[in-house]
Amino acid sequence: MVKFSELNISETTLKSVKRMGFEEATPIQEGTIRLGMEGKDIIGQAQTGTGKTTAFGIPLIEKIDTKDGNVQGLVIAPTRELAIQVSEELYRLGQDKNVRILSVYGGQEISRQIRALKNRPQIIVGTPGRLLDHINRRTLKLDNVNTLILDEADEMLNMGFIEDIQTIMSSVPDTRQTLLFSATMPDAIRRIAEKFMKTPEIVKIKSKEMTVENIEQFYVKSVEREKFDILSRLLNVQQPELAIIFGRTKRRVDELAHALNIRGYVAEGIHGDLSQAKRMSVLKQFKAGKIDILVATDVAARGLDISGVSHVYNFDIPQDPESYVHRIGRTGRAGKKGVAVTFVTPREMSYLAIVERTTKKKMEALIPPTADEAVLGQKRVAMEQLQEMTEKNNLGDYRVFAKEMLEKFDAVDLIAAALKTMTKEPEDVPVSISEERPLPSRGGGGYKGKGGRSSGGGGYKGSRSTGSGRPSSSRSGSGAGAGRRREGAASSTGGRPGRTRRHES
Ligand SMILES: Nc1ncnc2c1ncn2[C@@H]1O[C@H](COP(=O)(O)OP(=O)(O)OP(=O)(O)O)[C@@H](O)[C@H]1O
Ligand SMILES: [Mg+2]
Repeated sequence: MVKFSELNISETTLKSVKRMGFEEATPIQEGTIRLGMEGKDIIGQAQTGTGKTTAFGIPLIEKIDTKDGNVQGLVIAPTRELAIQVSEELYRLGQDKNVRILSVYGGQEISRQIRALKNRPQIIVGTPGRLLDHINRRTLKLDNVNTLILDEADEMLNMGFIEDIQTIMSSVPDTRQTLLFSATMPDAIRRIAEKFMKTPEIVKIKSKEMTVENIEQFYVKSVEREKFDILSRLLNVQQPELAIIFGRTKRRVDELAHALNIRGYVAEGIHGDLSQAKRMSVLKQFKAGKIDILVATDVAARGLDISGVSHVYNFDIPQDPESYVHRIGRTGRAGKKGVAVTFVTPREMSYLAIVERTTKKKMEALIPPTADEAVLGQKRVAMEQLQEMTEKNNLGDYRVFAKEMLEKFDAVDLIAAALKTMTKEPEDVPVSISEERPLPSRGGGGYKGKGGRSSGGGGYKGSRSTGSGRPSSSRSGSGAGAGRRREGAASSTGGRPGRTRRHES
């Protein structure tokens, strides 16, 4: 790995990079920063969470002429949340150089954006629809743009934004440099992309698998109507720090979030039908750990970088392998460990094979915990909480009450009662979730596997952990690993167990 200081980056930008805490460049950064600064067009493909934003961000920031008040860089991103996230990272990269950055996206008052555009931003990060709107209103002038970046290019082209993107691109001078990035790059998309670019250099970080190796991948075979109970048991046993649960449809997301709340989890849904203000506030609370579980549709979570996401659950197996890669890539970022669990109904098993063929990675079968095991998990958590509280030893006058009670009751009975009060047995609470139709059955594949073909290193290296999920091979032993804490996840919460909080009911 090379250090950023060896990449010919200006002192000013280097200072910002250092402030962000980055020392060594990731492989995609090493591969694209130099080329990007030489002015080359680039198609960049690397696994999720390996720093693609900074990979295009540094060449972009380096190229901005701060004496020029025109828009010089344009970044197009598929969702509002991603546009905001990317603009924040660019802001940090350009902080010492004082680069002015503005994000524009739908759902935000356009008049406010028009006013902000008058402050002469040098980089605009926007979603296709809103960018077009500004171009048509002539409130955004792109005549001086010399760098165009497409983040999550495949998603935008998939979403049917091709025409919009073409229109936006034709508003940018032909002499521009074009950079295009994504974790997955299906061939069809790459061909379209190349049409827009000038003899692009393809920088693909070679790796054996399409997914980073620090994500442990499991699948659970389950009939539709049992999925939710299994999910809640898994949550109790695996104790995620933060979790994202993916559902196939917006209705599904709403129902899941609702059902999780009924069962006592702190969960919120996020999808395209929610107002921008609501989406932002949900994400903000999730980032701050005020919400433990985010339930999302595919699109809503594209590219999102939220530290602390220890588990991803695919409540419905995604229809195509690319979306699987992007979904589970919300965990295991920047070298951290993660766990991904995918539910598959018996009729959808062929999709599992398709995903595995594309990612070149086998998922391990996870035998779902039984209801008893899940409760056992909760009991262990309660025990750990009591223990921790005792060790902290700041119990003050609680000890007076304790002494009083000990005079009347047996010590074992008292502790047992305390544990019972703290343990919740979720399956007592019934929930209803509409049946989702399984994906159409397909005979032995037919999906044209794409990408991720070559072998070698790349991405972050992270050692494999075992024991956070529950592979079938380790059925026996310590109560099925119930309530055990993941080393990685627990450390950043100060070892607080039971991170998956529940409402006090
Ligand atoms: N050189 C680096 N050293 C340490 N951390 C880094 C480095 N570069 C980026 N990161 C961090 O890694 C995380 C993931 O980066 P980023 O969001 O750019 O990933 P990505 O490759 O775009 O992923 P995705 O495919 O999901 O969009 C971020 O939190 C970022 O701050
Ligand atoms: Mg990204």
